[in-house]
Amino acid sequence: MCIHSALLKSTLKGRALVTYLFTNRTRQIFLCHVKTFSFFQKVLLLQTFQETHSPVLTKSSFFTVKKKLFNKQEVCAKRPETIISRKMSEETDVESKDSELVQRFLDCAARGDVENFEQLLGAVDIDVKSDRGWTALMFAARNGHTSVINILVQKGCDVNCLNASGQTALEIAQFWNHKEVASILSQYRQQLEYDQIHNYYSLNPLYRASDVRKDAKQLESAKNNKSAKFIMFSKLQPFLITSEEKKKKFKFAVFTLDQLPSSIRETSTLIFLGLETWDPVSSPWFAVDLVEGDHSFISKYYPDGSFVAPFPTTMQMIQSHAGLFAEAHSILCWLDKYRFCPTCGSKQTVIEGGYKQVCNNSDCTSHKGVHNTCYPRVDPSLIMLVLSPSKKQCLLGRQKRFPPKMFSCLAGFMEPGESIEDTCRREIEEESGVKVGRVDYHSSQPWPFPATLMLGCIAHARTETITIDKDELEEARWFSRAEIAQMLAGQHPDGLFIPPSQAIAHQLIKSWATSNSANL
Ligand SMILES: NC(=O)C1=CN([C@@H]2O[C@H](COP(=O)(O)OP(=O)(O)OC[C@H]3O[C@@H](n4cnc5c(N)ncnc54)[C@H](O)[C@@H]3O)[C@@H](O)[C@H]2O)C=CC1
Ligand SMILES: [Mg+2]
Ligand SMILES: [Mg+2]
Ligand SMILES: [Mg+2]
Ligand SMILES: [Zn+2]
Repeated sequence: MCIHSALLKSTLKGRALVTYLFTNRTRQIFLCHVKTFSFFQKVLLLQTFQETHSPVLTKSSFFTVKKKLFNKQEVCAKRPETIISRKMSEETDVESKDSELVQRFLDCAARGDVENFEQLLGAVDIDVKSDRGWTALMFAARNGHTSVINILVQKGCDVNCLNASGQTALEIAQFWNHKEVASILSQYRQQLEYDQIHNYYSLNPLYRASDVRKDAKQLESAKNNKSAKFIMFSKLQPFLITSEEKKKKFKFAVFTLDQLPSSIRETSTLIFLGLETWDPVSSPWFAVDLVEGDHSFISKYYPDGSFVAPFPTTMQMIQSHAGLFAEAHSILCWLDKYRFCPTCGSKQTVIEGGYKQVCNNSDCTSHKGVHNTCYPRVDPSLIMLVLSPSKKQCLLGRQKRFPPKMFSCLAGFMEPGESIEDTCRREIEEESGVKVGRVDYHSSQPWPFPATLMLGCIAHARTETITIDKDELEEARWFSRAEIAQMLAGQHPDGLFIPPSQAIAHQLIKSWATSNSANL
């Protein structure tokens, strides 16, 4: 229900009321402890919400709205004291009405009373819980009411909620043998998993099958599997062709076993990328690190392809192949940079399809215990969209190496012994002087240049004053939501812009700019 229609609806009813407003996405109740609003007063309230870009008020921001309402009323020569009377007795009144509504809502779900249930849907939080932590979804699942279940999942209820005994609605349906409900809930959970944010470079279609690469025999037979697929690299550059389906995109030229000369298989390092399905006999994929020599077989099959500098060309690949590139390129960069044992400096041997290197010196201490030097590196780093204390602005900065006029999120590498939150707060303060409180995780992105893992967060600033670290940033400033909208649309008056959609920075900025600030 949008704010406008909620207000209008309550106005038409024309009675003393406690107005509840909802956002579509979070279903958070919000509210105003306000009685007897005239239409005029409601319009003022609506304007206030629009100004704050937030249809959801917390208790603390309620007082800000209250203040604004009083001010506006004064201008309009109304009696402010009649507008809001928020006495303790009223609050208790509101609370008891709330719990009565919740009780009716959960009862309707348990009884499968669709008609009354639908009427109450807008009036309470869809995921509201009983004393034992049961949601409407759980009650409906307990009694096998598929119609209530369908309504709830379509309205975006939380299917992963746990009750006080640690059960989900799906487990309850399975326990009571309501097969149809269980089937809807399990499909919906899969759908939700699929709907998670997948940033570019993160969609790798293969099953990594670590058991295959750890077993020398299985690995050897995978290399000789007739359905094996091979993609080519030379000096860390991928061999790409243009995609027939998506003309402006690139993809790997994929070679079959019979197209690959046996000499290449003997002399080159083959990185085992994974299997096409969980089935151990399904097609294995390999990245071939070509050594200097005769590569004429490549142009024989793909005369239009070429070896390309990875950045920025791989930003324009079909998504599934971008995932393959991320895996292969990070491993190849590691093998390229770690040719000698980091512990004793001896030569190393590549095993496990490129996923491990062992020192050739049998006396080396790296043979005892667990040594992370034997395995490929992944360097976690934080990238964060910092929101101003009012949540109306976000902080973006420019590194000197950025293209002119591009602004992006602040970012920084994690240091040993730090948590995600620690890194986030430290990097922001180091680079911009802004102090951060709460940190929320958003999504992640492998950044295979060479092996960074970007952990995307939304950071909530406690201060606004910016003092930039000139070594790291050229400029940093707060941007309003309106300015971000212009940048996203490529219509900023000064030509400022943000990174393209393939960068997680873009997704962080866009998710704030296009969502309700109250959800953040
Ligand atoms: N997608 C995007 O919009 C953006 C992505 N980034 C990426 O975020 C990552 C971290 O951001 P920065 O601001 O560069 O980090 P940063 O703020 O920590 O500063 C970079 C410095 O960190 C040090 N450092 C510590 N550990 C390092 C490691 N494992 N590898 C390389 N340098 C290390 C180096 O001295 C380097 O000069 C980089 O991979 C960068 O490419 C950065 C900004 C925007
Ligand atoms: Mg830094
Ligand atoms: Mg930085
Ligand atoms: Mg740093
Ligand atoms: Zn060694």
